[in-house]
Amino acid sequence: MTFLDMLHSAERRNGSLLCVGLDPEPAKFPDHLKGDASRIYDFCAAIVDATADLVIAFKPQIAYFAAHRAEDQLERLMEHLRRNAPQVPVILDAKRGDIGSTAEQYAREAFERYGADAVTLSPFMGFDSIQPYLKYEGKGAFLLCRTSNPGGDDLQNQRLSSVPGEPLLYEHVARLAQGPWNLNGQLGLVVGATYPAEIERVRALAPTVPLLIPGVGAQGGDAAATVRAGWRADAPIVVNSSRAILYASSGEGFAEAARRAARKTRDVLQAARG
Ligand SMILES: O=C(O)c1cc(=O)[nH]c(=O)n1[C@@H]1O[C@H](COP(=O)(O)O)[C@@H](O)[C@H]1O
Repeated sequence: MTFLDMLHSAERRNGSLLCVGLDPEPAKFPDHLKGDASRIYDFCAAIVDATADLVIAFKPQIAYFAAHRAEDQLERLMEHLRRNAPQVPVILDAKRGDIGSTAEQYAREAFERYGADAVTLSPFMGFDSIQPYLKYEGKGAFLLCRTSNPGGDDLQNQRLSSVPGEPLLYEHVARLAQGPWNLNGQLGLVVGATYPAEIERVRALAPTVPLLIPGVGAQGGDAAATVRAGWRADAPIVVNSSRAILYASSGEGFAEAARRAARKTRDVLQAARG
């Protein structure tokens, strides 16, 4: 089953466009786990178990594990996901981007070491930095396009006067991902929920690729506007929320609170599909 098939199937099975982002920060853990980096796996596994029937995908962010020397816990978490939520695709958020030979190692890390179904990548270094990931049949790769942060403007909103039609840089990335770079239908795009007008623009330029849309919840993106701008029946959108779900409560019932927060967001997203 390809990554795209998995997304479609999880969307149908769970009636959901919500992706729960796994960004474990021990300083924000509930009181009984607070500050204990050895409990990263336990914390994330509890969140996974509480929300697996409510999501289209999970997205572990690798920095939150690596910063605490917890890559072994990420490996265990990936095994846990495969065992307990095999129907839910996992996007490893690594935002890699490097020359081909190094990209081969990053691809191996994402798909062989961690067994991810998809990965996030920076397209800044060009197609040869993306190609090594596309050699993994059926795996997905989301290219940063119009990111959710204010600084995204610095480069992504610059006009490319050398390209016919003078698109903005993010528009050019969207066209490449829809067309010439998307050799085997493995590419998707990352667009911030904080910029619904740009989601709509990206959708117009890239009508069939899946969109990963972070920025609802803690970053204040409008969940309903996001769906109205990006959702198409035949091209999945994956709307990520991390902190607003992970840290919904600091008590022992954190996992149940995360479930309630996830359900609420999922329902808002579903209702906006119209
Ligand atoms: O690629 C991403 O996932 C990403 C792209 C982007 O434009 N903005 C963005 O916030 N992210 C990630 O999405 C998550 C957002 O987390 P919350 O703001 O806590 O919901 C983090 O893991 C970010 O690294």
